[in-house]
Amino acid sequence: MQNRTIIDHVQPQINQGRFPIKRVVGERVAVSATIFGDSHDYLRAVVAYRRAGADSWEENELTEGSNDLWTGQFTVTEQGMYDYKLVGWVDHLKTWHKGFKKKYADGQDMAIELQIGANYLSELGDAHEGAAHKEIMAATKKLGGPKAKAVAYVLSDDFSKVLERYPLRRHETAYDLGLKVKVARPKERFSAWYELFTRSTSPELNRSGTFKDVESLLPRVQELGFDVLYMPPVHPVGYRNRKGRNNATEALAGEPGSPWAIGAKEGGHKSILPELGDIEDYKALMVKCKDYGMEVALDLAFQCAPDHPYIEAHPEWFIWRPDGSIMYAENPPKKYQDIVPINFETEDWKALWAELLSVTLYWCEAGIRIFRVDNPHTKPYRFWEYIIRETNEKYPDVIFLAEAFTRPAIMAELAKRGFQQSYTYFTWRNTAAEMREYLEELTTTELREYMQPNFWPNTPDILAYEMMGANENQFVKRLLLAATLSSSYGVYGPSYEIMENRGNTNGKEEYYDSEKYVARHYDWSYRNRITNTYTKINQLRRTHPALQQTNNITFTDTTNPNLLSYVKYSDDRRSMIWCVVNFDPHNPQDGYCAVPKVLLEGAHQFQVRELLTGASYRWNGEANYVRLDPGYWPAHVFEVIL
Ligand SMILES: O=P(O)(O)O[C@H]1O[C@H](CO)[C@@H](O[C@H]2O[C@H](CO)[C@@H](O)[C@H](O)[C@H]2O)[C@H](O)[C@H]1O
Repeated sequence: MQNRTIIDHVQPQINQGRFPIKRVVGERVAVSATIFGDSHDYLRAVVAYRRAGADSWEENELTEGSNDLWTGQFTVTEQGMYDYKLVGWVDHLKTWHKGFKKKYADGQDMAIELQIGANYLSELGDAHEGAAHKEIMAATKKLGGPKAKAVAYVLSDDFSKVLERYPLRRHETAYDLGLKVKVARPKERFSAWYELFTRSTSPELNRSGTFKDVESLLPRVQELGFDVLYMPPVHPVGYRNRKGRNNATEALAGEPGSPWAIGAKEGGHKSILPELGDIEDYKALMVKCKDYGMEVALDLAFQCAPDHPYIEAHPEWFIWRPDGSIMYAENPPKKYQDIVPINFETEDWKALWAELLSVTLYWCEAGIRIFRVDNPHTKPYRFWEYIIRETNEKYPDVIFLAEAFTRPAIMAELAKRGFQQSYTYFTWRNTAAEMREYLEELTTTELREYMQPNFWPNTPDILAYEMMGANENQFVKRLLLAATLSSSYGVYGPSYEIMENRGNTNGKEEYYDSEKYVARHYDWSYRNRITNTYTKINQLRRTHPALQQTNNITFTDTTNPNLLSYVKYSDDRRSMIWCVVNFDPHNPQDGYCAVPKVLLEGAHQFQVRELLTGASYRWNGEANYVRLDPGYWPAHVFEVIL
């Protein structure tokens, strides 16, 4: 083998290319590698990329930095799969050119050097056709002309440009592991979710809310600025072992049960709970949502109430105990007596997988393009890989959000296997230092390539200790943090905006009298500081590309540990948003925030415009003073104007 270039430590790649990295249309893939040769010869390298299956590759040259670190990038412009690889070689022509200049400076006779160069050039010319061939051959000819003229030409910028444009590529080394980028629609990266229970949307007391009632709330949700409407499962709820108020293991007559207890005589995962409406109403809601710039997310909970039709039709898909009873589900220490888990180790797994795939396809056919997946970490990874791959094959726009609050490795694996969005530990990062550390983990490690976070200050399952008894400032603060730190975020809205902060009496991080077991009656005309903040921050997110992505974020030091300072920026850096958040919800805090000099290109002065209040300030290039009164705004959201 005559190739003499080593390409190592190629980034990004996930498990040697076993899994694709993720991007959305229009984003950049920055690549890096350690590239070196076995001599002083001149190396060149490119990143080559193409739409998967395309015949030809496009290439962008890599740039050499210090210690043999080479970097480059390419932009993905279409949805679907891309391939990429790195290619490097010794460029003898450039090596010769470098030597030529040194020898000339040394006063050596250049006649033989001109001949060597002409030989390389004619080899190069043979490798090209058309205009390129003509241009190279013209250059070759000039090297054979009068010596003084030829030397001057070789030393000219024009000649250097020819060498840059047409590298002499011999004995290439390709780092080609079948690396892939899965490119999705922008929504995958940038979304604002609003969660509500359908049955709680009725304007009348003592009547279950319906899809039609939800429709009448769409102008409100639109005004609040959200673009994904997520409703917990909409399927028939089991009667057997139905849960009652406050997670009681027996429901009282008339209690609606937990919507996650799917399946009853009215049907299973492909049916609609009749109290909410029918499939046509659901489809109509999806269409109406579109008119309001929103999409409906369906809750995909692969588990069954004990009276789900699957149990009678496919007893082999479930786990039976020695006494003949069916095993109920758990996510220790939580007990879900009203549901039974599916046995993914069943002999009949192929039929089971096919049936469950038919569930996602059924809803896609009905119009769903976003699934929030309940408890994915209690099902096999391979199963999810199959479901997501097969669904995306037919419906490339479909997004799956993994609701897995579990150990980091498991959450990461689910994202690798294909989940496009993931719930995170945001809810439990309480101090400025903890938040910075967590964001740096998400955005500067390999996770940035495949795990797309979705930050939730609350969910119907989670009232974090931090939020128990929390004041209004704390609600505004967590909302602003979620909406500015992560490009995708969500709220269990109706509860958040009434600032529900009463914890369960069992000492767990749960709501007292949770809406999971009862229907509620909300005053949907309600507006307050929280709803105003939704509207404001969602509008800023829509107008500032810096907030439409998560990974481009730089934290800057502050002189006060209660203050968190971070700058977010778009790939082209034309949009730059600098946030400072006061983590103390009770007292004003002040301090200095350091300037991220590299990002601001060493500017000595620049302007920041406060987007929540409209105030403008002239800032210096070192560190700037801020004071945040949480009762006014617990955060600054500055637009940086350079
Ligand atoms: O286990 P997780 O914390 O990930 O929670 C998710 O899955 C739960 C099971 O589906 C779900 O729990 C709710 O539904 C259960 C089944 O009806 C019921 O027994 C639980 O009491 C109820 O909380 C949870 O909401 C979901 O987020």
